[in-house]
Amino acid sequence: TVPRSKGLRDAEHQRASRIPSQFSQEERVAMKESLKGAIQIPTVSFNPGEFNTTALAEFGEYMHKVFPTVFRTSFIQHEVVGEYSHLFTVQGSDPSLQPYMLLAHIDVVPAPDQGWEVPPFSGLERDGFIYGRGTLDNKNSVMAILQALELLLIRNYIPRRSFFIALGHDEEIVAPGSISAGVRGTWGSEDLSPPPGKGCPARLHVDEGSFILDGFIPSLKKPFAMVSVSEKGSLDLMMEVNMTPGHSSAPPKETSIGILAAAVSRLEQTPMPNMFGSGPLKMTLQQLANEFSFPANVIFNNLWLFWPLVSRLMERDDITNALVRTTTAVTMFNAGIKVNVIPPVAQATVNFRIHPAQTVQEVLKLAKDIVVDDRVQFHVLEAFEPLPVSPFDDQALGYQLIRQTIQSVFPEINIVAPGICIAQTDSRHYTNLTTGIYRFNPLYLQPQDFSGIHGINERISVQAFETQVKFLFEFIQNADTEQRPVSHLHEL
Ligand SMILES: CCCCCCCC/C=C\CCCCCCCC(=O)N[C@@H](CCSC)C(=O)O
Ligand SMILES: [Zn+2]
Ligand SMILES: [Zn+2]
Repeated sequence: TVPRSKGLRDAEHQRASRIPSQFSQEERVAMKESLKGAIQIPTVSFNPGEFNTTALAEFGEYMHKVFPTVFRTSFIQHEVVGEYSHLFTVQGSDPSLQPYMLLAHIDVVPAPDQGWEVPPFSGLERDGFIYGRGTLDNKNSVMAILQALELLLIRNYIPRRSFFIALGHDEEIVAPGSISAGVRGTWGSEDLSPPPGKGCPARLHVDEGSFILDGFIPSLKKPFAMVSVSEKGSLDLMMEVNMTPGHSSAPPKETSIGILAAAVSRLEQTPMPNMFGSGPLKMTLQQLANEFSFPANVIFNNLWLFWPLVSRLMERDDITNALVRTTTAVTMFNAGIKVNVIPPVAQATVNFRIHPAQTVQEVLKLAKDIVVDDRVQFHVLEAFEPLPVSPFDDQALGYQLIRQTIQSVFPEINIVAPGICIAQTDSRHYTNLTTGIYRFNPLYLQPQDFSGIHGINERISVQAFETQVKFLFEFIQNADTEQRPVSHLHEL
């Protein structure tokens, strides 16, 4: 017989207090309409200090309207942080259990209309999909977290383990992270020892930053869940060339624009070194090895021999290339004042996403060695080192809770693997709060969907959003365990 593992709870306890994640048709319609309403509020953040404050304020009111039970429950404290971020403290019945945090962000990147099949802030539903900026990044999570909590509370749920919901309004800009600053402010200074009643520093975080990945690796036919246990670093580098302005009828051999354009071109044409094998990717692929068809399964089971081939193959695709190296993206170029004036200044901004095997300083030096032109000045606008790898062994509560919830909500997914987030998340502001930082959005993502994130036609299927609510509904209850989860049930 299958030994009855204590698992997260013994069966009796689970049956007595477990609330099934089944929603009425009315609740299902209401949750998708709530998401549409959230998308219609253009909470765009442009640059540091440049937000749509009217929309951010409107969103705060909107949350009160669509989640009334959350806001009137006595054991839930709501605080506005930094004017437009929101921190919910959900007080559990067992203060001995360390709390956890669920992170999401309200702000979205701008979305010019061109290229969109529907207006980017319409929230229109078409062919089973809800379209709009923020449907994947990251209003889906904001609404799914609060929706799951609302549905639990309506069903008289009382958590045992306290938890925090931190909804930031400035994730998409280079900022100190108002919500994390607010959390520090609420809980005390750098040591983050919270005042009485706030519970201990959080035990784990769950944020955006990975998905159930489907179709990202050729010859891997099955989708798999990748839980990002780290994230790449970033370096925003502004390069500048200054020259004496003058009449364009007698130009110098090179203008500031020409000098900078050549420097930028050298950077683009000289990729950073391929670091395959010196980050979490190799571990991800080893866990996936037996899911590949022949001969890929032989290759991935023998990376000691085939790693040069694999590292080259990974470079071919922009997304998998981002896993093996520090990426270089020239994202801004500003220069020139008038067609008949030699341009006094040219500026270009390069966004590097730093591989975990490199540091900010190493990338900066490599960039200077590639540009090799003293006329180009380097200005570091912002930099973050790659984040440490969070634990994902059998004893890592956060990772195992996510894994367990994936297995119950997505029974068709038989691989849950640790990985790295190629982008940045707000979780980088919380590294001194916990080592258990995990990034996972319980959604299927295909390469064409990824192009919608910060791109055009960002969309989420109605079904996927409903399943995301279900995941959080289950996760919050699973987190109530007082025991470490058993990550592997004994097979017959
Ligand atoms: C081995 C398997 C293949 C792995 C494929 C990975 C596919 C991509 C998966 C996840 C990417 C995460 C994207 C969502 C999160 C984006 C968050 C974001 O936009 N952050 C901003 C923060 C700006 S801070 C100034 C960012 O620009 O990174
Ligand atoms: Zn984003
Ligand atoms: Zn995001």
